[in-house]
Amino acid sequence: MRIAVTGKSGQVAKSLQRLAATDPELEVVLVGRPELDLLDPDSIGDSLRKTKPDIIVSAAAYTAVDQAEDERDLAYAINAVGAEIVAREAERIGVPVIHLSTDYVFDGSKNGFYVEADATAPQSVYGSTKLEGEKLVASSHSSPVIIRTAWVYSPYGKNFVKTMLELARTRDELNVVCDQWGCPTSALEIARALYAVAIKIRDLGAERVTGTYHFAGAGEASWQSFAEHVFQCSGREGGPRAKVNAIDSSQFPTKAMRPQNSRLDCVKFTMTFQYEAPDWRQSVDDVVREIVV
Ligand SMILES: NC(=O)C1=CN([C@@H]2O[C@H](COP(=O)(O)OP(=O)(O)OC[C@H]3O[C@@H](n4cnc5c(N)ncnc54)[C@H](OP(=O)(O)O)[C@@H]3O)[C@@H](O)[C@H]2O)C=CC1
Ligand SMILES: Cc1cn([C@H]2C[C@H](O)[C@@H](COP(=O)(O)OP(=O)(O)O[C@H]3O[C@@H](C)C(=O)[C@@H](O)[C@H]3O)O2)c(=O)[nH]c1=O
Ligand SMILES: [Mg+2]
Repeated sequence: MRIAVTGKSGQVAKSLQRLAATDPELEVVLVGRPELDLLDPDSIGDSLRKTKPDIIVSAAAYTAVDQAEDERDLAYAINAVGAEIVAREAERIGVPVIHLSTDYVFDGSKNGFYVEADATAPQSVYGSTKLEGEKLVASSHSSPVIIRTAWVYSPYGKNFVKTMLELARTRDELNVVCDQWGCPTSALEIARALYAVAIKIRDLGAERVTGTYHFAGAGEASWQSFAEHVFQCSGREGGPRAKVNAIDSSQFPTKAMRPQNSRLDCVKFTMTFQYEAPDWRQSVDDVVREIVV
């Protein structure tokens, strides 16, 4: 099976490429800039058609959450319009599309894990452009699969785990917010999950599984408990560690508002695709070990 993935250096793109290297049945082609630029509609159709994929994973996005507050138009052009064109081109060439979205589509006011049918109300520009992307993808493809994930980290790209380890190289103590709750998710797990979806689509047809799903690491964490676990593991492996001080988000002002609770209920995904992520701590251990050794 050949999967075309949008974006080249992205965490999910890199993780899918790595998965393909371990599986002779799976070929992953990363399609990104300059051949595919989400800001250049012509480049999208041309490059995807040339790749002749069995399935397209739409993973490229504008992901700088705070910066997006100052670059609304750019974020919208990439996350909404760019995503729409990828889905429309997939439809035109008759190929299924799996589109990635985010927990930041929710406002965080629910007392519990969010299910797919819960009302969305993004609090940030990033979240609202991703939500627009979901809607445009759903209206430009006949049977898209939209997967919301959360708090993604990996050995690749920029992410919270790498930021924490980097800061701990020069600081003994870090202040990290303890009043925002979510589900840390390894991009390596997302890659496995996407492959499970692709196989199900191949076997049953996309029409049978089209819809929106949540997929994330099992359990729940605050950014503070996430950071603490990162340092526990890093310390064990001889990597950098820091003392983590719990603070409220009011003590850590950021441009963008983040949900207080964006824990995702992943039961629908597990039931449909027979795949489930392990407890988030287990996946963090694997990634931290890889980063620090
Ligand atoms: N990171 C996270 O915590 C979360 C991410 N998601 C979603 O999951 C998906 C994958 O995220 P992740 O792998 O972390 O993303 P990254 O931030 O690691 O990578 C973003 C990718 O998007 C590409 N990209 C950005 N702008 C353009 C453009 N104009 N044209 C073409 N490609 C572009 C980048 O390209 P280039 O390689 O050229 O730099 C890069 O490959 C995204 O849809 C994101 O919204 C959902 C929840 C959490
Ligand atoms: C660096 C740092 C951050 N924080 C806080 C700020 C914020 O509330 C939280 C996380 O900050 P970050 O900027 O690393 O993470 P953020 O960019 O908000 O991560 C999000 O990215 C997008 C793409 C998504 O889709 C989301 O699921 C989510 O993963 O940690 C601290 O409290 N102390 C610190 O030293
Ligand atoms: Mg960030």
